[in-house]
Amino acid sequence: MQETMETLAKLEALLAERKNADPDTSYVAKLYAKGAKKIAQKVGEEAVETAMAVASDDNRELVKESADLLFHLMVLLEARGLTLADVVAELARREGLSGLAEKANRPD
Ligand SMILES: N=c1c2ncn([C@@H]3O[C@H](COP(=O)(O)OP(=O)(O)OP(=O)(O)O)[C@@H](O)[C@H]3O)c2ncn1[C@@H]1O[C@H](COP(=O)(O)O)[C@@H](O)[C@H]1O
Repeated sequence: MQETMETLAKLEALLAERKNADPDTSYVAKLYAKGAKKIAQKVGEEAVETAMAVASDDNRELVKESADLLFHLMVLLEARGLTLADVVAELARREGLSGLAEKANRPD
């Protein structure tokens, strides 16, 4: 788990650095130069490829396509000045909400 978080943090730092890179030498800088709407389109394509990988019944392919999807989603978030921490904070908020909902459904 810690290794997962470290890898994501390193990638996020690299994506932030690439905001100042030359689009001719960096794929990520090229994506930033195209703008958030184009990056979002790429996220959509990768999401479709991820879904299609399920049909192939090949988990290795599913992992590869999921990596492409997560990577492009992180680039999109960075392009909009957001981070994975913002997304995780939303998930944590929902967990809090479901905790409240469970309490509300519990008879006293
Ligand atoms: N994790 C990735 C990563 N995953 C996927 N990709 C690229 O995402 C693209 C995947 O899109 P496709 O499969 O559709 O391939 P494509 O047809 O070439 O893409 P398009 O021309 O359609 O955009 C490929 O070009 C991959 O090389 C990535 N490119 C970069 N990274 C990371 O980002 C870092 C910075 O990259 P640069 O900005 O290139 O230095 C790298 O060190 C890596 O850690």
